[in-house]
Amino acid sequence: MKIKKLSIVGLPMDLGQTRRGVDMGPSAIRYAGVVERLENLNLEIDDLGDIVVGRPKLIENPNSNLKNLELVAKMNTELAQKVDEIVKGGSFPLVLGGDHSIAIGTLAGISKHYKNLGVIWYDAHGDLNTEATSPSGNIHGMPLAVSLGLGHPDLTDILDYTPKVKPENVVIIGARSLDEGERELIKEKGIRVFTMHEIDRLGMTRVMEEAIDYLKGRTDGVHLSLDLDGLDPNDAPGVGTPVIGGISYRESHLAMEMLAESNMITSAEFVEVNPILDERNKTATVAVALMGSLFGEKLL
Ligand SMILES: NC(=[NH2+])NCCC[C@H](N)C(=O)O
Ligand SMILES: [Mn+2]
Ligand SMILES: [Mn+2]
Repeated sequence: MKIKKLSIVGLPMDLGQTRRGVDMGPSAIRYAGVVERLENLNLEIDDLGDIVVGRPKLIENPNSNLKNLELVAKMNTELAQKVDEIVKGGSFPLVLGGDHSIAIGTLAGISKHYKNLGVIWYDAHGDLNTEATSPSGNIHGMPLAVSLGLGHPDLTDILDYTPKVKPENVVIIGARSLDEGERELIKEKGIRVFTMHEIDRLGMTRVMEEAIDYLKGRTDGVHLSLDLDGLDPNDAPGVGTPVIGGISYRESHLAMEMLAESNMITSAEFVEVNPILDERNKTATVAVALMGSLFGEKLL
């Protein structure tokens, strides 16, 4: 798809995990100049601003291992409706997080417009936990499982359909921290994963060629869900769950450039930017630079 019009929406929500601050991600990304950067690429940019997030209940449901379930489900429903409208209006949705639990809403809003939506999950983690396997109860560790139809119905059934994504249409890139239940799920469902091992061994060029090739034949649209913790914490320190040994800034640019050349990306989100944990807005600046490459920026 040749992208002409792009609509930006932020979901400033930090309730899918326990480190405060990632709710300021959309502001930090705007401050790092996202609109100006993308306008320079001759794209028509419509910044719709942020969805307003309510206050969580002070007392949690003691019978549930899901933190802030009610409000996370509500906010994701609002995001899904917004993203659905954007797609209906013929615009490319670019969603700014917020912690990664917001992918639940993004995918709910997008996937109903496709028969076989592909997903590239660029992340140190699999985010494939359910309440049964989660070591933390943090919903940001669950959005990919939820989108596959696994998890609490308040999350899986947003916009009244499930699953949003088929396991064979998912590619995970950059994984280096997986919980036991996630490993089992990956094997059981045959999810395509390029761990750091494959990136080191084959190089990012080959990994992206294979990922693009794999999705090209089987999907009619591809969503990029980019968790900044997929990058190495040296390059992206402002994230709540950093894992050393990650994808470099340069490899990430290459990956974005190859996705731009493929013309296959139909929606995107950038999540987990936490300005409180960041160094002089470095991580938001990296996110904006990667968006530049994803949307076709070239040096010459
Ligand atoms: N989107 C993220 N950063 N996810 C981190 C998840 C960490 C861990 N696997 C958990 O489920 O709690
Ligand atoms: Mn992650
Ligand atoms: Mn994630």
